[in-house]
Amino acid sequence: MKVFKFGGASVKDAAGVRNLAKIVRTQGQTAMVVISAMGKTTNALEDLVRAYTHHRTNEVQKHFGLIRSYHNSVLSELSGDFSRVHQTFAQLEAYLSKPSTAAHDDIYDQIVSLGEVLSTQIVAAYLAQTGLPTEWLDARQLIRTDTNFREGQVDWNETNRRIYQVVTGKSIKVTQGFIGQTPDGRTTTLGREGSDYSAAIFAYCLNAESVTIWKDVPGVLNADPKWFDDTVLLDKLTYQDAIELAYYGATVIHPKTIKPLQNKSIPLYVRSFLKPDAPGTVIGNSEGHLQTPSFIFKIKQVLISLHPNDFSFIAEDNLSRIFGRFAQAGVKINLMQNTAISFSVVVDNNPDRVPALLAQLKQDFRVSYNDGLELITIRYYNQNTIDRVLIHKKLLLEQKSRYTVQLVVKDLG
Ligand SMILES: Nc1ncnc2c1ncn2[C@@H]1O[C@H](COP(=O)(O)OP(=O)(O)O)[C@@H](O)[C@H]1O
Ligand SMILES: N[C@@H](CC(=O)OP(=O)(O)O)C(=O)O
Repeated sequence: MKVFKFGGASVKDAAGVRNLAKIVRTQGQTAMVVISAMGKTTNALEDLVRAYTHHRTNEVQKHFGLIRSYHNSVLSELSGDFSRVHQTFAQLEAYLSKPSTAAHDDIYDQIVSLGEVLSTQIVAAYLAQTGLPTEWLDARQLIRTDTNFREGQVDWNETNRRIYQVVTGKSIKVTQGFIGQTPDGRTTTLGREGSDYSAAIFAYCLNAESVTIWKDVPGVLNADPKWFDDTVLLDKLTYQDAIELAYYGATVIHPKTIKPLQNKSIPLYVRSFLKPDAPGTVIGNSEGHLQTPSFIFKIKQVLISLHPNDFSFIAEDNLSRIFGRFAQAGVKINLMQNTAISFSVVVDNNPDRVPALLAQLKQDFRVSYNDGLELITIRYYNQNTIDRVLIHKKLLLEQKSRYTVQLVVKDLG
């Protein structure tokens, strides 16, 4: 069986849904099709969660109305039996009409997960209407996670058992990316942009022949075309290179996607849903490493430097306290560096998490920070590539390993 994954951009409107159906009909008649929420629905659902948890009734109605009318406008251009979609909206409306005593992240997952439920209900109904034998599967019944809401950790044994039992037969299976369920039946999400990872989970458990993620780019490029003009398509990548690029922030693939596939030597294709006949990129067990330098840009970075108040060194006890604080605050470290008496980290400047973290750190350390920075990573760098990215930038911190250089810079405008 092949696994196909379609992201939000590919199903943002009725034309996208028709295009998906065409790709499945021509290339994936026995595929498991994993789909994300349509367009920017996950962001819209996050707005809805904010309004609901702040008890702003008018805003709840406004956001709910916008999400429903967006989906209805897609439906109005397609034919099919969309009764399930209407039921999902009715369930969401009922949930929103009552206050909840659950924790914030639990509420978040119950609401935000519905973006994927809706998109798959629409696509499955449409595919069935076009005459393709289609089965809608509920990923919440298949992917078992712990209770770490918003970043559910997969229970591989139980997930494997369920997928193996349920996913059988020759019909096209349509299911959701990004979502799972706790042992006591609460919905969880797997972390933003987690649908690529879902596709890898299904592929691993099904011993799939391949995974194809259909994107709005020709494949994996040596830089994000949103930032770079002269990008080059990387037609072949090793699992190791793909893991490294995704880990450092090449958002074209979710970093958790590669490892399960590598474990079973399942090839991962990254192809364009706009040009479905083009070969794109294949990630697998190929020989040798990349020859082309690759560039990864992260903006809105903050450099935090910590100095112990008690003149102690940055050693095991201080480090374990620091890492504990970061883990507790849910802030991921993009780069770290230490000297004897200071520890510096670079993180995404997330306004929901970083201020609370800084307040915590200030209890034990003198804290200084510098925001509005960029983190540039070059894999397979040379001096020319470094010089090229440093034009009009002030370099604040540099870290080199054999293949990778990371540069923390301030744009000089
Ligand atoms: N190295 C890269 N190669 C190709 N695309 C990249 C790369 N780095 C970042 N991107 C970005 O990834 C985007 C596709 O990923 P994403 O928007 O998350 O897709 P989806 O919503 O389908 O999961 C592209 O539009 C591109 O801007
Ligand atoms: N819809 C979720 C999961 C996801 O992976 O979406 P996409 O495939 O469109 O990046 C999100 O936006 O985070």
